[in-house]
Amino acid sequence: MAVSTERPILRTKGVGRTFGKFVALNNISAEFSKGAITSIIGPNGAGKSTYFNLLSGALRPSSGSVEFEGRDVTGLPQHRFAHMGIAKSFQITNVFPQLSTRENIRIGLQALVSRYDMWRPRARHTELIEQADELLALVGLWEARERTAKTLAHGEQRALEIGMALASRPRLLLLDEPTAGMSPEETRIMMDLIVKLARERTVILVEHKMKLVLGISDRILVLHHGELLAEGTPSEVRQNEAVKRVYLGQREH
Ligand SMILES: Nc1ncnc2c1ncn2[C@@H]1O[C@H](COP(=O)(O)OP(=O)(O)OP(=O)(O)O)[C@@H](O)[C@H]1O
Repeated sequence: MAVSTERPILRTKGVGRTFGKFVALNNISAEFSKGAITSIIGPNGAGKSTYFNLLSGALRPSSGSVEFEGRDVTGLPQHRFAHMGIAKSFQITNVFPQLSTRENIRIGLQALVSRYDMWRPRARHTELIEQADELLALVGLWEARERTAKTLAHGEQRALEIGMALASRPRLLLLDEPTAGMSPEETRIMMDLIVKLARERTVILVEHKMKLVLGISDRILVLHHGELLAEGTPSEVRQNEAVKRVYLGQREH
């Protein structure tokens, strides 16, 4: 999907979050373009997860507001975010380990049907099966469809979680450290998947390894000590002196 110049799909205006007296996130204003891959990066403790949780509705901001498609969604309950077209993949997995990959995806779809479309006829069952198989292929798990989820490699499990998150056909997909704990090969496959998914939906991801996201992101936000340190295209961020200082000497990045 080409990056659009229309109004941003998501916007935060001066959002902040405190935990007791501790300021985890301070006054972050940012816009996320529709159709783009935007990465939120920063060293440990920078506030990435806190910001991510504000964007996904898992956490309420202490100040400021969040807008999705021009609508103020600040403080709405989590399930409303999902219903509006925002999905996130969880680091804490919601995969059923004893069931097959395919059954897991079907359950993800079924759960939505019973929640939102109970009035629809049972004939829709066939349609569901087709949708599940499309999702399996999309996330690269077609070959692994009959395997029980617990036998999947770590990278495949993460792909399955993303497949389940896609069941609700979100317009915005939020990914929290999608490559955490992955081998270099699994990481490459996940990065390719993210690029593929972004052709048809907006993707925002949190990552602490800067190098990983430079190649695939349209825009990058850099957080540090709860502040927005820098934002821009990958090359702007790479050349940013403040960013260089923060990442200097961190070998892995
Ligand atoms: N529920 C909480 N209660 C108290 N402090 C918190 C809570 N959640 C986060 N913090 C603090 O807020 C700061 C930012 O945390 P956050 O998890 O958002 O950072 P991060 O950039 O995601 O870090 P990492 O890369 O290590 O996951 C940290 O100092 C953290 O200890």
